Order: sequence, then structure tokens, then C-alpha cells
Amino acid sequence: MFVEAFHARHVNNGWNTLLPPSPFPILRRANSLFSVITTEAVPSTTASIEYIEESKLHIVTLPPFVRTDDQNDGGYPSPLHQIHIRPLLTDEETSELLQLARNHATENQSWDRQDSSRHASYPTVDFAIEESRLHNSLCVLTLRCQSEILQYLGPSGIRFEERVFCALSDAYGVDVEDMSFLDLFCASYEGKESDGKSKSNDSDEDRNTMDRLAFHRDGSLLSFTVLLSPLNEFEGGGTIFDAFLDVVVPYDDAGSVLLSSGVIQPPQAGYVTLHSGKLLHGGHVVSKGQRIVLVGFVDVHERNMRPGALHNATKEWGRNDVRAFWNERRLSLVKQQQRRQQQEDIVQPLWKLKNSRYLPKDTKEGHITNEGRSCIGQKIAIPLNIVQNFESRADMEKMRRRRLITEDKLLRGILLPRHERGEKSTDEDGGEWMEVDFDNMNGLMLGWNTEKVE
Ligand SMILES: O=C(O)CCC(=O)C(=O)O
Ligand SMILES: [Fe+2]
Repeated sequence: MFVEAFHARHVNNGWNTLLPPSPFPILRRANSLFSVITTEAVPSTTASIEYIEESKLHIVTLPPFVRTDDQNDGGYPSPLHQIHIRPLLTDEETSELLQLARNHATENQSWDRQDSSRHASYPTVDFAIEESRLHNSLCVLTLRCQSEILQYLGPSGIRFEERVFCALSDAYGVDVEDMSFLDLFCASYEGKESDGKSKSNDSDEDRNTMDRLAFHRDGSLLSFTVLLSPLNEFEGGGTIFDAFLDVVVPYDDAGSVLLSSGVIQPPQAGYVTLHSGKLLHGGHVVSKGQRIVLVGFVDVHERNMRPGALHNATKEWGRNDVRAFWNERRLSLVKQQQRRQQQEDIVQPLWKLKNSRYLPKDTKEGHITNEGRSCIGQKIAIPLNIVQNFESRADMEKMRRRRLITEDKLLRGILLPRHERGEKSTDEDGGEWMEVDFDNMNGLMLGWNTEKVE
């Protein structure tokens, strides 16, 4: 087992002061990371990567953002703090799937527009693997929808569901039988930068492709992304996580799956990135070429979770995310206003800074004084837009920190340890298909007019 640990960018900002550069071997360094959690300061900008050679598995652990001695939560790191990157498909399977996906997308023009019917808030340029969405099991779906891709993924093909659920089970300790698909789709990200061949003919003009996916949380507790495109076919890309944005990776070029930009980039096509869909994440911008991925949202049976914990967490995250959204919007409006004022040569109104903390410190005299806190001077009025800009930015950073603290805290309490989980109730049919006699369906499907069923 080989362990790397990454040091933070803001080593002197007070969060990391307990983590001086370590003279110890990297394995010991990672251990020290975790032991710091019970002490006073909590590093927020450090991540660790574990590599298990036999299975080519990389485990990237989110940095802790909160110190807690509360024994009621599951502690840090919980399985949900971990992102697993591992091989899932062989080279042949990956290129076969990529070809099938391309054929399907070309026939149906699936990658020429964003699909807001299926992903209302964060539409992706994709097509659903199971268009009918009648049942969670791919096995059953193969019978209903004989698309080539489905057949290839199904039990007579590469047994995709079984493989990805086993990988998720290893990573998060949830039984395979407790998982079901909420969604499985194939998405395409295309760089806006011309590669010389695309965007050249008329039909390309009408295409509404995407090159990134904004930060969001999925509807599922567990999610995954399988990279289908070879790495040399695009630039940029990868899955970006808010919690990694401040982490500095000293050796980006040494095959690290975590890049300095906060992005997880698998080492090659055919790898899957497994993560909790509740981590704030997005699709990192593809600057050139096309990145094709197979994305899945996986539901987890509630017996694996502390009652109410996911519901509360989702509510809390929702509140934080909406607040952040409005703040970002405010900042962009201020900038817009600023641009307009500049263009129209309007003399800007002067305003007093509400909170001088947001201005750079005055270090002219070698020490920081309250009076000299601002390089402009605390008493001097400065243009309103500049003030608003400073304040907005500061608010956003504060909000982000609060968001990361909540994310970390709530992630700890969602999954129950195995010994605390109840039995799976036996009267649930677990999503299995049953033989149904249409004449006797009235009792089963209240409110349905069976006459309409063909
Ligand atoms: O493209 C990725 O790696 C992430 C995709 C994603 O988060 C989503 O489709 O919900
Ligand atoms: Fe997502």
C-alpha cells in the first residue's frame, strides 16, 4: 500500500498551522493527518490519497473541515468522505461501449442539445441508457428495451450493473441488494476551442453542446462516472469537487488522480470515479476535444442510513447552496453594473466601507495597525461598486467555508455502521417483477384504469 498526502495552498492561514511540512515518510505523514483531527485546529485544505497496487485503486479522502468529538456521528473520515477511482472496464469493453454510445448519439442527435427534461436544474448533453425508466434493474430493462447498449451492458454482455454495484459496495459498505439505479446516462462534454474539424459546417452551428457542468449535488447518495474517451482525445475535464479546490498537489505530472484545480482525473479510460452524489461537485471544463462519460445515480436502501439524517442534510445543503447562488449572482450584477458605468462614463457614487476587514492590510510600517488596515484608509470613502465587490467576495468565501463545514459534518452521520442496520423488511418485493394477471390488477394499482393497459 502506498500513501501520498498533499499539503495545502494556504499553509499559514491558521487552519493548517498544525501541519508543518513533514520530514517523515509519506505513509507516516498521512497517519498524522488523521490524528490532527482530535486536536485544536482543523486543516481544511489537505487531502490524502491512498493507492492499492493490486487493484489499482486510488482512494482520495476529503479534508476535514470541522473538529468534533461528538460520538453520535460516524466520525471522520466516513466512507462518504472518500472518492474511489479504479479500473472498471477493460480496454476492449471501453472502446466497444464508446463506439455504441457514439452510434446511438449520432442516430438520435443526443449530444447536440442539453436535456432539461431529465435533469431540470443541471441539464447535461446526454442520453439515458434506460429511456423507459420503468424499472430499476437493467436485467429487466434488457427485455423491454433491446437497444444495443443495454444488451451490451446487461447480463448477456459485460454485466455492468453487477460490476459497478460491487465496486460501490466495496467502497461504501452498502450491500449490492440495497442499491438500485435512479439514473444511468451517457454524457458528452465538448471543448469550445476549435480543434480544426468541428464547428466548421452549418449543422454544427445549431448544436447546443456543453463544455462543463456547474457545481451541484446529485439526487442520489451514491454516484459514479465512467470515463469512456481516451485521455488523449480531450483537454481538461474530470470531476471537480468543491472540497478539493484549495488543495495543492505538488506533483500533478506524476500520475496523481487529484489535480491542483480540485479535479479528479482518472489515469485512463475505463476507470470509474465513485463518490457520494451529495458532495458538491461538477464536470470540469473541457477546453478541447470531446469527453464522453457514463454517469450513474444510485439509490441506497434506507436501512443503511440513520433515520432522517439524509433528509436533514439535504435540506441544510440546499439552504447553503441557494445562499451561495444568490451571492454569486449579486457579485455578477455588481460587476455588470460596474462595466456599464465604465462604458457610459458615469461618475460612481462614493460609499463608506461597512467592514474594513475585507480590505488588504497595511504593512507599510512593518506591522498591522487597525487604523492602517486599509491601503485606502478606513475613513476615506471609496466607490460603491468596489466596496460591494470586496464585501461580496468576502461573503462568498465565508459561505463556502460554512458550506464545506456542513458538508463534512453531515456526511459523517448519514451511513449507519453495519451492526446498527436493521434487517431488510421481507414484505418488500425489492423491485422484482411479479406475474400479474391484468384481470386482477385493480387491487394492485389503485386509481389506474386497467382498460387502458395493453
Ligand atoms: O462529468 C462528471 O465527471 C460529473 C458528472 C456529474 O456530476 C453529473 O452528471 O451529475
Ligand atoms: Fe453530478
